[in-house]
Amino acid sequence: MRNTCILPDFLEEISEEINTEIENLGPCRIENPLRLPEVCFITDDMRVSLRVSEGSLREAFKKEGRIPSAELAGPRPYIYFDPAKTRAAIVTCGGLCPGINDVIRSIVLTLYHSYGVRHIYGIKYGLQGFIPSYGHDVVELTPEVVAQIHELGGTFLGTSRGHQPIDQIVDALERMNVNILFMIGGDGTFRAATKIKEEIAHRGLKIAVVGIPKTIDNDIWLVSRTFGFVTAVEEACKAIRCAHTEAIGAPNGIGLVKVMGRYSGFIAAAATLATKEVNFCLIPEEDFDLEGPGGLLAALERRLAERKHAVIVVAEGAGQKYVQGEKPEYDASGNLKLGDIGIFLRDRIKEYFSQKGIEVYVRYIDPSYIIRSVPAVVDDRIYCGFLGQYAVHAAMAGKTGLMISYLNHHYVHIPLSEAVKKRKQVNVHSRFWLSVLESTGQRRLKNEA
Ligand SMILES: Nc1ncnc2c1ncn2[C@@H]1O[C@H](COP(=O)(O)OP(=O)(O)OP(=O)(O)O)[C@@H](O)[C@H]1O
Ligand SMILES: O=P(O)(O)OC[C@H]1O[C@](O)(CO)[C@@H](O)[C@@H]1O
Ligand SMILES: [Mg+2]
Repeated sequence: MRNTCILPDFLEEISEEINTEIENLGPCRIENPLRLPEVCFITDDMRVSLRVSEGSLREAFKKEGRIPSAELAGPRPYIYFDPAKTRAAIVTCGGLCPGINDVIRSIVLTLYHSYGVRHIYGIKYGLQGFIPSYGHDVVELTPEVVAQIHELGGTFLGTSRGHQPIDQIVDALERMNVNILFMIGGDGTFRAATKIKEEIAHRGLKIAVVGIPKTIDNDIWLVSRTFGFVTAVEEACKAIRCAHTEAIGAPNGIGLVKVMGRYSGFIAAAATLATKEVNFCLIPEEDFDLEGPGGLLAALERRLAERKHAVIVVAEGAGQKYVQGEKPEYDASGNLKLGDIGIFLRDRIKEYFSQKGIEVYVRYIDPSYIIRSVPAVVDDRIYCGFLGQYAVHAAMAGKTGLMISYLNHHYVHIPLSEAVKKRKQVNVHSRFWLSVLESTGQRRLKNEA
């Protein structure tokens, strides 16, 4: 366990071996049209260490004979694509996330104004937009078209879930003469992107595929924090504050809030730290018992006896052992459909206290899509602007199969193939999670503990 504060850098020390080699479509021979002093350009030998602590750096050096590092993102002095002939496309996939429009806008403005690219296509409704049978139009993106989109939540281009034939996607790229594809999405999008990149290589085409990591769950491996996460936490905090108000407004009031977070409880944990009103925070990464002296219900009863009110925050992926159906069901993208832990807890809590003859007032709030459909807050807006700019710099330099990541306090290039190898989750032995436990006062909710 490291004794450092990891907010807002949610990625613990990386101990895995990571291939950080970025593929280039070819040598860069065109002078970058950005009029920058030489020192502002980045070269591929400028790298950021993947290890942060001295011990870990030493250990890596001993094991691998070098310090693992990633390419620094930023404008290269020479570029691969001729801006006058370049055609770029942007697609957004998966669930909504605050800030998607800011990223789209930033990509369009950087392509157009910084590089002079005049053909930018917006692909409608995720991967569906590439498939002719869906009949979705392609949108021409210009600075005028995207001028105000950052004021809106959601995605200006629309999104979708569900696999689409990779060969048809690449056919569409060929038909449109696209040279650069920007894919804004999460782990699923990056799996699709990796396959698209492979099909492009198989056909011998020179098309760059650049990913921008998007998910409110903040669960993308090798990214310290994803855009939209802070906004989602802000919104979750509003629901938690309301739950607290309701809880203190009645004797034995219980405010119960469910927030998104399929496999990673970062939103629940961060909102708990931010609001200071939460007594029990339940996340997918930490198993909990409900019944028995060490379980949630007994702990809740003790809390009510002491303080007459309680607030519980539960991430949607927590406690799935209580709510999973016999036969697993999946969404169109192959993501497991979760059982509803919020409703289950609400009903079981009511039943438990009613059986004991204790009157309680349970107020259940599920802010659901509200936390992800709002426009981005300031911090995310600034972040999204950088992500869009760095994505364009990487693509114009002919780099492919990478995502732009904010990692160890720098923007870097990470191969998509590495990013999809793992999911980032809350480390329950980290200072971050222990701080959540300290701030709620909850003990590990296990009978054997
Ligand atoms: N292994 C895969 N091969 C090809 N396409 C995939 C694969 N996994 C996911 N996709 C496609 O990528 C798109 C986005 O995937 P998904 O719906 O899982 O969202 P995501 O990118 O993970 O974002 P979110 O954070 O919202 O989950 C979907 O159209 C999905 O069908
Ligand atoms: O209902 P939808 O739009 O498929 O997405 C819901 C999921 O998307 C996310 O927002 C991001 O993966 C999860 O937190 C949530 O479970
Ligand atoms: Mg996903």
